[in-house]
Amino acid sequence: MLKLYKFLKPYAAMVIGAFIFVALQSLGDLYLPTLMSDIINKGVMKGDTNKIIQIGGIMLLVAGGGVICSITASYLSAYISSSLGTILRSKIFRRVESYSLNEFDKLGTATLITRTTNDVTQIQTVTVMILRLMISAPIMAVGGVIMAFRKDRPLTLVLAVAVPVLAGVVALLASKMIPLFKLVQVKIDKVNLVLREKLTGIRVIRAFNTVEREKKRFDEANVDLTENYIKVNRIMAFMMPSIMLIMNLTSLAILWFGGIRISEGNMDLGALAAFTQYAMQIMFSMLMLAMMFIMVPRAQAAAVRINEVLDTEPEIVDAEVTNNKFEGRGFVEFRDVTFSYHGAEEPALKNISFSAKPGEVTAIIGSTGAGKSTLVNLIPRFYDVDSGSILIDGVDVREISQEELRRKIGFVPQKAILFSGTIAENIKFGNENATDEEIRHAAEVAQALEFIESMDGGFEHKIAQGGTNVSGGQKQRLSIARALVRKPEIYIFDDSFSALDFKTDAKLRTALKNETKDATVIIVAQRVGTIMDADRIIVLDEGRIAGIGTHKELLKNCDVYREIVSSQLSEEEMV
Ligand SMILES: Nc1ncnc2c1ncn2[C@@H]1O[C@H](COP(=O)(O)OP(=O)(O)OP(=O)(O)O)[C@@H](O)[C@H]1O
Repeated sequence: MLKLYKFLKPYAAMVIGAFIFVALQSLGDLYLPTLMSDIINKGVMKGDTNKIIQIGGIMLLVAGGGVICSITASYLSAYISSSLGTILRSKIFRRVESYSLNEFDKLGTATLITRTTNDVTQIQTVTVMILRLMISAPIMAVGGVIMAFRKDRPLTLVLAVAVPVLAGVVALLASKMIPLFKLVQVKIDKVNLVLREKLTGIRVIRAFNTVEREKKRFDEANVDLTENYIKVNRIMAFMMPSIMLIMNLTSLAILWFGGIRISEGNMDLGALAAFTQYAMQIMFSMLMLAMMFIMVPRAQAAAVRINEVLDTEPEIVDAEVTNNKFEGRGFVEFRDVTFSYHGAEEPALKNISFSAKPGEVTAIIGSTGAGKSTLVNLIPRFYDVDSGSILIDGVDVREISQEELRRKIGFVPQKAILFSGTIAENIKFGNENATDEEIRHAAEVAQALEFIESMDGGFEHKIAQGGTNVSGGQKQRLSIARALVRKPEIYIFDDSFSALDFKTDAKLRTALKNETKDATVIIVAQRVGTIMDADRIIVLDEGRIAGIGTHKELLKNCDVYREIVSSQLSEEEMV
């Protein structure tokens, strides 16, 4: 957790300020019982009203000062902890943004969400607690003992018994609570995971009538979390009454033995009243310390999880010296590329070599799982190759800065993703400087203009979160428009025409031809019809290249291609 507190450096003055105000408030609180004792001894017992008013006035001033210190300290600690929360959330977000897909695969989205929200809140809560208690609890405990000792030494024997008993009970209960608290985060992760899957997969869940099964899965995670909380609360429920019992017994013992000492003439009434208050202050501050010791390990667990995110170095980073200034129009070349996913036994791609030239369409076809998406994901460096190299205009992609590399690419992913916002904003996502005219033109080429114009508000029509208010084909066309508006050197269409009907597919490809005539176009497709007239077709089979050539060439000399073609086209359509 200390590591995270390093981020508080800019707030050092505020932290010191908070500590000073808390210390002042604690000193004031320690002084109050003594003043009260003076009121009793010097005012009430002697019937001296002036003294009562005089000391009462001082008491009011001390208490008022304490209130001001307390409010200031509260404000400062809330400000510091909220700022820490903001810093942590933004640091996590930045780090996660720099992750390659490998790190996402490894950590998982659900836990990243819990870590950015719940775990940071834990740290925030405990920080307020630490700022308030780290200074005040020891001052109150130690100061309380000194003051009590000064009021009456023999009576402190009562505390010598009560304090260790209280410490023992709290330590015992804390030892049971800490492991349970540490588990909470992991269980919240599980609830988030199930919930996230449930919400994103709601259509499938309904369609397959698995609502009940999913309910059970969610209930299990939920009940598991609830049981954990109940266990913690059961201990808490036991804790408070036992502590109150010890505190009340201590008061009783103090009054009992104090009474005896007063009747023997060894103590005065004021000292007894002050002693009782000091005893309560000591015990209360110990209780606060105990709470801190219980809460800190929970926040510690959260801190470890946050540090794990912050310390995970992205596997894909820019080279120290990047080469961004090179001539060319986006000539893509794969040289003997082999790639495996983490933990996979077999490489997803083996010895892939081919080139995709500007002004040409290079298509990639193959059965499902052949490695088509993997192949195109390597070009923008979503993953890095294990061996071999990928070059753009003769420069290895690992030597180009990621920003520059991706600026050259218009990527249309297999699963079209839209963001909440207007249609225009979604298209502009590809190029924030795009004019209205360019947005419209991109939509027109992507065969999206017609449906956009028929929508309420046209380009200003709002897309719902996750793009749920547009059809699959419409989503695909909008993500194609998003890539077009970028006017990149390299277009990558990863199975981006699959949701389009044949007529729209054909119209789109004709319009695209004109638009992308100078660019390097790489199209991944399942449908032979989509790629038949490509300049070059690469046939992938189980991660290897089974053939490269034009449609006609491959029909002649590539069995795998012939098989794919004959499964989709009739004899006449083949040629
Ligand atoms: N993130 C990942 N982690 C581990 N293995 C993966 C991952 N993504 C894909 N794979 C595996 O890599 C292989 C190639 O997958 P890829 O998605 O490239 O196939 P594809 O040819 O695009 O298939 P499809 O046409 O069905 O989209 C498959 O065996 C798949 O299981």
